[in-house]
Amino acid sequence: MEERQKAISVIAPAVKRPTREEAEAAVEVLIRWAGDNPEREGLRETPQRVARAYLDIFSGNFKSPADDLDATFPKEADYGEIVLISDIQFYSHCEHHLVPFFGKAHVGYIPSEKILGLSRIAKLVRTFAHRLQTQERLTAEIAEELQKGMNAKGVAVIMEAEHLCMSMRGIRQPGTQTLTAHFTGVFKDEPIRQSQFISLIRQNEK
Ligand SMILES: Nc1nc2c(ncn2[C@@H]2O[C@H](COP(=O)(O)OP(=O)(O)OP(=O)(O)O)[C@@H](O)[C@H]2O)c(=O)[nH]1
Ligand SMILES: [Zn+2]
Repeated sequence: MEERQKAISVIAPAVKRPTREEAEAAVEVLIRWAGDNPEREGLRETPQRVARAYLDIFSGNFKSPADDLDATFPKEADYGEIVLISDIQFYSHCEHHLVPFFGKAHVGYIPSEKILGLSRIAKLVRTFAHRLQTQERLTAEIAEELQKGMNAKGVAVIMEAEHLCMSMRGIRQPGTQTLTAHFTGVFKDEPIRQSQFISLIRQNEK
């Protein structure tokens, strides 16, 4: 099922969207560029499929990340420590080659006046991941949005991913992991907080 979405891109509202037919024609050109025949049986419906798949893969372009933070609750009594969601699987696409990079996100925050529905953190990761990205920007955007939306005391995000543009082409170095981190608030100001975050992730890995 095709995901319902707004017609206007959140990140590029001024850019005219092509029609679906134009998008399908572009896929057909790429098939020919790859040296194959778009008329052959197996490829005949591929342009339509790819145009449809793009609506899902890049659905984050049509979503406001702030909307993902819509389930909040008053903070429980004295809870003042970190809330960590580790091992959030994500799939994104590198903006240089339009091929996937994928891996795990570890997201922690220290609440101030309210706490966030846990699923909403994974939702936020998905919204930003389902855009053309660099891993660095993806990491920073998740952290900054969570910081802003929750007015958190601090946010810590670490992402580890394999980039297929490095594995299957170019340098052809499969299995490398790229690690990125972004810290705000107390995680930025107090190195001890960063260490706590990292040791909690390690503990979870055991
Ligand atoms: N910093 C950063 N670089 C990335 C990311 N994804 C891919 N790249 C790199 O972007 C660079 C693009 O380099 P270019 O020389 O413009 O393109 P290219 O000739 O295809 O380079 P190669 O990938 O090395 O074959 C490469 O070094 C990629 O590894 C990312 O998320 N962050
Ligand atoms: Zn790439």
